[in-house]
Amino acid sequence: SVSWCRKQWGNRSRPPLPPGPPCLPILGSILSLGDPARPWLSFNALRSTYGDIIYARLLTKPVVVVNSEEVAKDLFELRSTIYSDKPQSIVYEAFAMDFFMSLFSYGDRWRLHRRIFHQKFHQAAIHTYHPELLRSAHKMLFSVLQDPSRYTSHIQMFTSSFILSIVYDYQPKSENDHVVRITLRFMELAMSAIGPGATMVMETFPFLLQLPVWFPGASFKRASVECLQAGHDTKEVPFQYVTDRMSDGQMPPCLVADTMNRMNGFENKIIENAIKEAASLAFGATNETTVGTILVFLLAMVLYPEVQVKAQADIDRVVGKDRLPNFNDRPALPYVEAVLRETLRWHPVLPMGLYISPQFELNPMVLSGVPHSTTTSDIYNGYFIPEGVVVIANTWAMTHDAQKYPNPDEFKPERFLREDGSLTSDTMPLGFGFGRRSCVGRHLAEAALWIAITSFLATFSIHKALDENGEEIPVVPKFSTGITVHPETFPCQIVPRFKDASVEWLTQLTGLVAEQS
Ligand code: HEM
Repeated sequence: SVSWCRKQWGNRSRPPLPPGPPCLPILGSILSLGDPARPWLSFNALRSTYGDIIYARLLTKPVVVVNSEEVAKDLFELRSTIYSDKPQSIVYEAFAMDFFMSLFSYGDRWRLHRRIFHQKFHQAAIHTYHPELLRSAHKMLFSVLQDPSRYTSHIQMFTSSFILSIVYDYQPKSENDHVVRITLRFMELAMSAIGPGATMVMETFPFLLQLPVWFPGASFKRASVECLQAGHDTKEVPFQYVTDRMSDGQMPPCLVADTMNRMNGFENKIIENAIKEAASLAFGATNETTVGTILVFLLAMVLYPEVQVKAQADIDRVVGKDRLPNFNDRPALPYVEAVLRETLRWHPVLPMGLYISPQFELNPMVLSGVPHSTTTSDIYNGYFIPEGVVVIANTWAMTHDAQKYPNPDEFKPERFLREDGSLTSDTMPLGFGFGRRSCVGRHLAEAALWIAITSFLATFSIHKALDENGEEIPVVPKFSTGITVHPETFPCQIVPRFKDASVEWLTQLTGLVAEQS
């Protein structure tokens, strides 16, 4: 049985498949995976036995897992014409996810969407968003000051605020804002649609999606109809907000209006549609990843108070206490930069982009968009890589490579600093993927994360919460399982660093007025 799943590619004239764990007829290699809900840890552990490139079968899906940066670069970058495709699933269309560019096949539609993103989010364009990022970060400070216990919602609002503004020139007023609600609702529906087991059932029995909605047991179909409606609203409502203003002769400063003008989107339905879809994905791609990373940062600050103190001392030295940090301070704050890089390394929010539920129900396809697939077969280092096989970069294995990052489980920003305190050349790109499909929002994400964490550190400290006897409540980190992986809410106290911190004080420093929550 060990060789069962290898037979399907078996052919004596071909080189062997990459090595991998034993493989059974139905479960594939899952029994070798330890904790199947965290396959990045399992494949990292298998690295010492099988090496940097592993072949396995997850239930019905053959996968090739890449455990090292070197192999990832060889395949995704140097052989990008073969390794830039994405696996497809019938579930995408049924649940309105067929407009997610991260899931597109490698072809013309992807190229058009990628161009739309790239024009607005390449590195040199990011400074145009600094004012908006700063404003959104300042609004977050007001909210945290007024109601620190709801920090996750405030981070969520920070993210919604800057991305909706950049993409649609739309400013959500509160968490109950209808555009925010529509979008979050769609994402929730889409995520539950692909929850444990569901994807596999639908892929195995596609007729379930053909049943009429009233048919008993047609719950997938009903979920699909609801999700399609939500997906439609997510694309149309904010887009309409921009085009209405444009037909009134205005020119809102945002991605949609700009790109419509530049690409003559009004005259070409294909382009108009691509702009609408790209705009909508921008929110989805920003939201969970950025929120999750800021939560990782907060967790690190609670667990490593000495790092927090050091970063704050750096900010106080450069910025002083009479103003808040802004982007001009960034080059003068290497330690904070190192904290950001270490946050991305320590717990990447997309450690592998693969999720298998503890019941061994597989969500094979991988809606994170991280897994790639091959367009043709290939031979690498003497191994046969089949056509159409899913190829997954195990980011976790790379960011926890003890050779490159000694004691990788420890949060230690110093690993990004030279002895003289200057930054090393390692900018921590690993969490953003490789090659042509790598994250097109990386520079925006880094700017947003930087201003969020710097503003937070300048204004607040985060500590362990105290129990009724004044003893610290220990924080035992727990992480979500799912498409993105982030810390679950933990007990903490967030306190202003300065005694005179008040809404008036923030108003004075930011020029903003607190909004009613
Ligand atoms: C901390 C924040 C973020 C992280 C960790 C992250 C990570 C990733 C990763 C791992 C991929 C897949 C790479 C691959 O397939 O090899 C990806 C793709 C993508 N990301 Fe991000 N991302 C972040 C923020 C953003 C933001 C802010 C945007 C939008 C402005 C964005 C837009 C995209 C898009 C459109 C793709 C698909 C690219 C393609 O298929 O060509 N991401 N991201």
